[in-house]
Parts: sequence; C-alpha cells; structure tokens
Amino acid sequence: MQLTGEMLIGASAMRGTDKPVQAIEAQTGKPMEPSYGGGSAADVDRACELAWAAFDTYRETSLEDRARFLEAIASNIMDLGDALIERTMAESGLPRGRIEGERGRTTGQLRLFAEVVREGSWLEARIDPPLADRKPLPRVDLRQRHIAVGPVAVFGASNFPLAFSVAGGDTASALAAGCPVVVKAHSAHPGTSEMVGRAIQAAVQQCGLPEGTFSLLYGSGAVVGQGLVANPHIKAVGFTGSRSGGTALMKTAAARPEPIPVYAEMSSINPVFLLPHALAKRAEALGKGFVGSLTLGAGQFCTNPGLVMAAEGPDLTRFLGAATEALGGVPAQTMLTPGILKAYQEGIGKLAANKRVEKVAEGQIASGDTQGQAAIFATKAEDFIADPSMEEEVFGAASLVIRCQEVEKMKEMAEKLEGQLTATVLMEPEDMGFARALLPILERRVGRILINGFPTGVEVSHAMVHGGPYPSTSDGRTTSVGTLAIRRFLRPVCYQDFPAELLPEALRDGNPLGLWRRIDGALGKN
Ligand SMILES: NC(=O)C1=CN([C@@H]2O[C@H](COP(=O)(O)OP(=O)(O)OC[C@H]3O[C@@H](n4cnc5c(N)ncnc54)[C@H](O)[C@@H]3O)[C@@H](O)[C@H]2O)C=CC1
Ligand SMILES: O=C(O)CCC(=O)C(=O)O
Repeated sequence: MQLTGEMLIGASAMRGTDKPVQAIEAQTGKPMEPSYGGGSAADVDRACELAWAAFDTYRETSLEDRARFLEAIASNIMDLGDALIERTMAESGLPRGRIEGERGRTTGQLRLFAEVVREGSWLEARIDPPLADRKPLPRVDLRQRHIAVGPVAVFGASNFPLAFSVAGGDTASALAAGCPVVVKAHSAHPGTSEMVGRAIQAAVQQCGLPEGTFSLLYGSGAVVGQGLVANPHIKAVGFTGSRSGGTALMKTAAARPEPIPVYAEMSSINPVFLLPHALAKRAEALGKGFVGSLTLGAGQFCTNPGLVMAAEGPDLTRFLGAATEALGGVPAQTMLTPGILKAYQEGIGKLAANKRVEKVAEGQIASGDTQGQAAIFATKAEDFIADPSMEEEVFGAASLVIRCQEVEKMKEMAEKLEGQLTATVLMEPEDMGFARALLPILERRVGRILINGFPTGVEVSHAMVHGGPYPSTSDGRTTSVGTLAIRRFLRPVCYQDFPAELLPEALRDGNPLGLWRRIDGALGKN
C-alpha cells in the first residue's frame, strides 16, 4: 500500500493542515516518509459529526452484520501482508516475531468480539412481565437491554502499535458495543496507523455501514486529543499511555457540560512478592525468569514487573545473583521513541542518584542513541516507604527490589502501594498461610493476581482483567483487554409498557434472536 499521509474522515482521505507528524525510524532515529498533516479543530468536529450521524444506524445493525464487520476488519488487516509488519517494525523498533504475534492478537480479538456480538449476552436482556393482579398495585411490563453509549474517542498506544492502537482492543470493544469510533493515531507510528485505518475504512464500505462509523486523525494532544474528548458528540474515551496524559483527559472529560467516562490505562509497577519457601527452593530459576519478564519488549509493557519484594537473607542474595548473571547477557534494546528513551534514562538516572538506592545489576551497554540498557536496583522497605518518588513507574526494563527485614513487612508494603494492574505471588505450598493473608490486600490493590507466573503477556479471553484501581487505570471497575471490555461502552435502557411493534427485537416475546434472557429474574433462552 502506498502511504499518503492523509487522515481518514468517514469515507474521505485528506491531508491535515495543522503541524505535521512524522514517524522516526526507531533503530536509526531518522525521520520516515511520508509526513502526516495534523488534524485541526475543524477536522475533529467533522469526524465527530459524522460519527454522531452514523450512531443510530450503526448501533442498530443486526448482530450478524456487526460481527461480519469486525471479521472484515480482521481479514483486511491480514491482507495488508508483510508490508504492515515491516512498517510497524520500522516505526516501533520491535522485532518481527513480536509484531507478527501482535497482529495475530489484534485480528484474534476482533474475531473474538465478533463471536461475542453474535452470542448476544452483552445485551443483558431482562423482562419483568406485568402483574396485573398484584395488590396493592399492579406491576407494569418492564424490559431492559443495553445499548451503545455513543461515539468513542480512542487514543492509540505507543507500545502496542497494533493490539492497543487503531484496530486494538478499545476500538474492537467499542465497535462491538455499537459505538462509532474516532481514533487519534499515536504519532510514533502514523504509517502503521494509516494502513490499519484504511483496512477499517474499507470494511465500513464493504459492509455498507455509514461512513462515520470510523475516522482516523493524526496530530497533537492539545488540538486533536483535547478536541476529541471535549467534543459533545463523543460519549466515552479509551486511552493507554502516561499518567499525565490520562489524568489530563479525565479532567477535560469531567469539566464538560456533559461529563463522560474516560477509560484510561496509565501506570503500573506490578509488584512481585517472593515468598520465603519459593525463594529457598528456586531462587536461581526465579531470578532468571524474572529477568526474562523484565526485559521483554525492552520493558515497554504496562505489565512490566517494576517492583520485587522479598525478605532480606541469603536466598534473596541467590535470587539477585542469578538475576544479575541473566541481565548481564541481555543486550540493550531499541526503544519505541526518543521521548520514551529519554524518560527511561531520566527514570533510571533518578534511581541511580538516590542515596537510598543501590544499583545491583545492569544489562549490556547501549550502542548508539536509540537503545535502553536494562537495570535492577535495590532499596530497603523503610527507605521505599519514606520516599514516594521510588514508586513512580520507570517505563522500560528497570526494576526495584525491596529488601524487607522480615516476611511480614511484605504485607505492610502491599497495603501502601498505589493501585496496580497486576500483582504476582511466587510461592510453594508451604507459603500458603502467608499467601492467604496477603490475598485480601492484593484484591483491594490490583486487577489481576498471578501465582507462580510473570505478569507480562496478557491473554485476550473472557475472564481476563487488564485494569485495576487508580492510578493503574481511571476506573478500576472494568478491563481494557478481553471480552468484558465491551461493558465500558454500553448502558442500560428500560422499556416500560411498550407495544410489541415498538420493542427492540432483543426484548420481544418469543425471543426472536434466541438470546439468553432473564425473565422475572430467571436466566433462560425463552
Ligand atoms: N502504562 C502504560 O501502559 C504506558 C505508559 N506509557 C508512559 O507514557 C510515556 C509517554 O509515552 P506515550 O505513549 O507517548 O504516552 P502519552 O500519554 O504521552 O501519549 C499518549 C497519547 O495521548 C496524547 N496525549 C498525551 N497527553 C495529552 C494531553 N494532555 N491532552 C490530550 N492528549 C494527550 C498523545 O498525543 C498521544 O496520542 C512513557 O514514557 C511511559 O512513561 C506509555 C505507554 C504505555
Ligand atoms: O502485557 C500485555 O500483553 C499488555 C500490556 C499493556 O497493556 C501495555 O503495555 O500497555
């Protein structure tokens, strides 16, 4: 596909007139063609107006038509072939295997949402039949289903140029719910965004959907990002990125005459708890496994294990020894953008300069100025508690090991942590008592608790929760990965005493869509 540098607004493609955005080849730091004209306030308005015009038609597409649309996007993405993989690799610096895997995850989640749409349980249809003879008052006929909230603004993430971007989880779940989507492309990968955006635009046309079902804009956070969130036609926001970006969008959304929800996934340091028997039994294997997770994708995962806790002692020394050896063999890796590399270097520089922190291990030295060198630091529990700056996310392959004076201290530390996406407990059966006591604390603090695994790598499935209390996300009641993500973009409507002809199909007598429905509280297919 010939990249044009054009925005996609409904069925049109046009060059933006605002300050252009240009990709930087991650490995070389050189600009890549073409440049992408930034969207203006008028472009934001046009895309949002089209999305609003599409809303009533798109949200009432049949389950089958909507599922086919999601599948058409997936197959159009596959049809982009190797050109998509190559452009994404160049823009992100991520290796082929990772990008091919991410494409599989992206198309897989679109197909999974197609299945979800067809199955229809997300409508949560409920019928309370009338009770004409009830005393003292009769009960009316009440029926409920969920409808789409309205057009959704999606911010592509820098670190997952496919799976959390233009056709990523936020877009897939919003489209599945029946919401038109306006995407703000991440400026780190505009070429990837154009390719995927054109795949979606083509699917809109192939499926005969209203043009405003999808638009794609490039440009600045100030004009396009803020403009989208403030636009009255936008009814919800999906975001993955920095805490400062996410909280800025939350403020804008809350200050609107009609406030809207922002589903922002922001920062997490994903604590790992090394329980004593696990450490005694397999310190070396755990040290090695931890380094594998820490350095995956140059550490540029929001699930990266940025904090490790263990009781001080010889077993922790063994763990650190193995981690040091493993990290010594890890080459420096290309990072996504010069800005992310700079933020990473500042983050590890701040830890290195902190008198209460020691550097215990390093990866191989970076060559050139696009790579990040991995690092492990350590500090004492008391020092960590006394210095809140140590809890800030360092986005990259860096982790801080907390030496606790005794095992019990880990519980106190867990209580003090901010909200997190994940917590990991590495344990043996003999650690069960401690794990049981730790669990309620972790449940209050995080969205996903793992036993004897590592947090990177999020399964896209029905039971997954990729979310957590603030500040890991802006709303800990939801997930941005997995099929439950559709709930973010739905709201219930109740239909009271409706004539049959006016009722939505999902709520009609005889269950024409064959849905699971709750009739007077009982779940069934009638
Ligand atoms: N925890 C996580 O999942 C991730 C965290 N990050 C963190 O974010 C840093 C910067 O990386 P980016 O991915 O570029 O994130 P970012 O938050 O700076 O940008 C993400 C998107 O939001 C927009 N944006 C940012 N601030 C905005 C504002 N005030 N108003 C309107 N729009 C705004 C940007 O234009 C971009 O499209 C990283 O160094 C890292 O610390 C980045 C990616 C994932
Ligand atoms: O680990 C994953 O697969 C997802 C991570 C993620 O959501 C992120 O880094 O933004």
